[in-house]
Amino acid sequence: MGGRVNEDLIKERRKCTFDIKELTHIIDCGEENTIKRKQIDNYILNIKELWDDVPEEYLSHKERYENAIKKAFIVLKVLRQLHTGNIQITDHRTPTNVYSIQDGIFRNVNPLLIHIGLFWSTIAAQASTEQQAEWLQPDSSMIGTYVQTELGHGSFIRGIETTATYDSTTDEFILHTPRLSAYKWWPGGLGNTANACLVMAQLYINGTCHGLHIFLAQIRDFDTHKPLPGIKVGEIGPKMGFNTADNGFLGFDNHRIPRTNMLMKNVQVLRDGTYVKPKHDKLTYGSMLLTRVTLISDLAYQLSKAATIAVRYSAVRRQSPIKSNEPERQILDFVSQQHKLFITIASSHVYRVVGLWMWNSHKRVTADIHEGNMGQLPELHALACCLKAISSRDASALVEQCRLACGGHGYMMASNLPQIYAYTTAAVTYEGEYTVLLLQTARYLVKFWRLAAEHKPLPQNFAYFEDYIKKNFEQWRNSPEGIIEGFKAIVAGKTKAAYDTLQCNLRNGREFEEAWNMASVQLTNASEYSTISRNDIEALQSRYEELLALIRPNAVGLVDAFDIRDEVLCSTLGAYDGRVYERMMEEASKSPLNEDVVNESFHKYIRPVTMKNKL
Ligand SMILES: CCC/C=C/C(=O)SCCNC(=O)CCNC(=O)[C@H](O)C(C)(C)COP(=O)([O-])OP(=O)([O-])OC[C@H]1O[C@@H](n2cnc3c(N)ncnc32)[C@H](O)[C@@H]1OP(=O)([O-])[O-]
Ligand SMILES: Cc1cc2nc3c(=O)[nH]c(=O)nc-3n(C[C@H](O)[C@H](O)[C@H](O)COP(=O)(O)OP(=O)(O)OC[C@H]3O[C@@H](n4cnc5c(N)ncnc54)[C@H](O)[C@@H]3O)c2cc1C
Repeated sequence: MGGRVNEDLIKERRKCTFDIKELTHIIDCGEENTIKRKQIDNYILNIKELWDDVPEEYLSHKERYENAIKKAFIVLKVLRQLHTGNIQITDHRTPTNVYSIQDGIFRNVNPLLIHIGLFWSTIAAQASTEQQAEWLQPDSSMIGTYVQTELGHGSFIRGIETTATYDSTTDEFILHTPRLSAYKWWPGGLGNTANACLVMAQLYINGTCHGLHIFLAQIRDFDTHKPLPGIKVGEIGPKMGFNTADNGFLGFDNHRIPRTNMLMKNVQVLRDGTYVKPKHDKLTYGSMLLTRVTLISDLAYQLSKAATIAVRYSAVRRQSPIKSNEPERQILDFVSQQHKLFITIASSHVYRVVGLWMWNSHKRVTADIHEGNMGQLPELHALACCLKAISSRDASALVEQCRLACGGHGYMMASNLPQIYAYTTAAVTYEGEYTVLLLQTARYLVKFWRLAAEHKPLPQNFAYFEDYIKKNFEQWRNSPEGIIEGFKAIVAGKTKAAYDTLQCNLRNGREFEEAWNMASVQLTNASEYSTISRNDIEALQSRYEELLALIRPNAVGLVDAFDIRDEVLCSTLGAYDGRVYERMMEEASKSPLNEDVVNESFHKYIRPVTMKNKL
């Protein structure tokens, strides 16, 4: 859509006091990455078949999937070309963000998300060198997914019921779904798209269960795409979001696969049925760990999209004067509005930085594991659980806050805020549910608190537990360092309270697991344990309000620096030119209900009632 940029946005951009491009380069981890990202965006924007004329909300469930799958395979081809052609891609951020243009192509999700993101990465991380040589072929016919969750079990994966029983007479595993609750349920791309999958199943050899292992299983014929004998597969139906992802169900009826289809980098089953244990029994959970790490950056990106839409809209939208004799003000001038939006900008930066840090930590720890050193894995797991849980919860709450900050217009699908919310809130549940992951981190903290309580040596990162016990915490200071000290005190105090409750429950004769469950609210809830006083809180509050005023002139510049193209934002409210009302009217004109001046339902249903006595 052509036309002039909104006057208010022009003024906002003039007010900006910093170099927007410089911040964009910082966000991209260097100017060369910004250039590369734009090259990829431009290349993909020129592929006409990837861009819809009709908003996908007007398509049926089936049409939406078919449209998405058409685009997914064009994208897959492009990604392959980009990897082998002139435009080289590096992992300077996380892989999800390098391809952020995909958010514009799909608006919903790429049905090959799990194929690209989880299927290949799990094979790369958990298959032996020989298996990788066989399976990781660029021209592979496999379209895969990651099949773990069952109808009956998602969080408690040790409860998974699908079995893989070794048959040494034929050198095969027999995959079986013993009952309805054991049906696989949820995996993305499983419903219609995938012809192969990585299945998490309980391994049985000679009647002994060795726990969860991952197996590669073909489920559809590569040529006809029909389900193989012994496979019952389908799609699970509409959801709050993710409706282009054809999440599916899957049951096995004694389906046989070769022994060599178990992922055997860390663990092996030999021809005679000998089981060779892994160096750490949670290495099988590695894909979940990696995805939790990458999600943090992805959620930061979703936050930057929501903030861009809501801030630009708030600069354009005028509603109510502040003083009665003045003209109506930009809603961005209301301090309460600034409070809603600036925290979203800040959170996006926080999770971007933390996500990058976690990505690098993951690389380092994985390299150590490769060398046989598992020492850093528990800490990485505890951090990934906590950060995945809070980043997803914060992101979905803040995206919703941005949507509400756009008033009624934020409720329109054309604002794209409902879709961003549906996408982010799913992340609170998938890849480890919020509470369940926080309890994993709590388990780690309580372990170190026990050492502190028993006056045993602690690693340096937990020295603050000892400080708390010895009441060594400094007086509160209203500075970043002071705030960090305050958080340490809160973690220590909270862990102590949970630990004390746990001990009390144990003294009262409870089993450990029962005592843990009874303490679980304390284990996940925060309290104030620091030395902060009422005066400190007042000082922090006024500093916060000063900062809102300082940020106000730079608000539009800050979101412009995220450098998210209109084609990715897909929002009538958030486009760069701020022509909100024109775009809203144009989108409304696409509604099929505007095709006829008089809809045929009038003649069929309305007129016979309203004109009954007059006919
Ligand atoms: C786009 C959408 C894509 C979505 C895809 C999906 O959703 S896919 C589906 C995603 N599904 C999910 O995400 C399901 C979520 N559920 C789970 O991940 C697991 O059931 C669990 C981790 C909650 C518990 O597992 P459990 O009952 O087997 O274990 P436990 O609690 O008895 O603890 C025993 C010990 O193991 C340790 N340890 C645990 N994990 C790891 C790890 N990764 N690494 C290292 N260590 C780990 C733990 O710290 C503890 O250590 P300690 O204290 O003894 O030294
Ligand atoms: C959009 C989407 C995509 C998905 N994609 C995939 C995929 O590709 N592959 C795949 O295998 N799976 C996938 N999943 C499944 C997902 O991983 C699970 O839904 C998730 O792990 C949560 O498990 P659950 O549904 O069994 O929830 P439940 O565990 O049943 O949780 C229900 C409630 O019980 C509570 N609860 C459970 N256990 C405990 C506990 N020990 N202590 C305290 N509270 C507890 C939870 O906090 C929650 O409040 C997807 C899910 C969604 C929504």
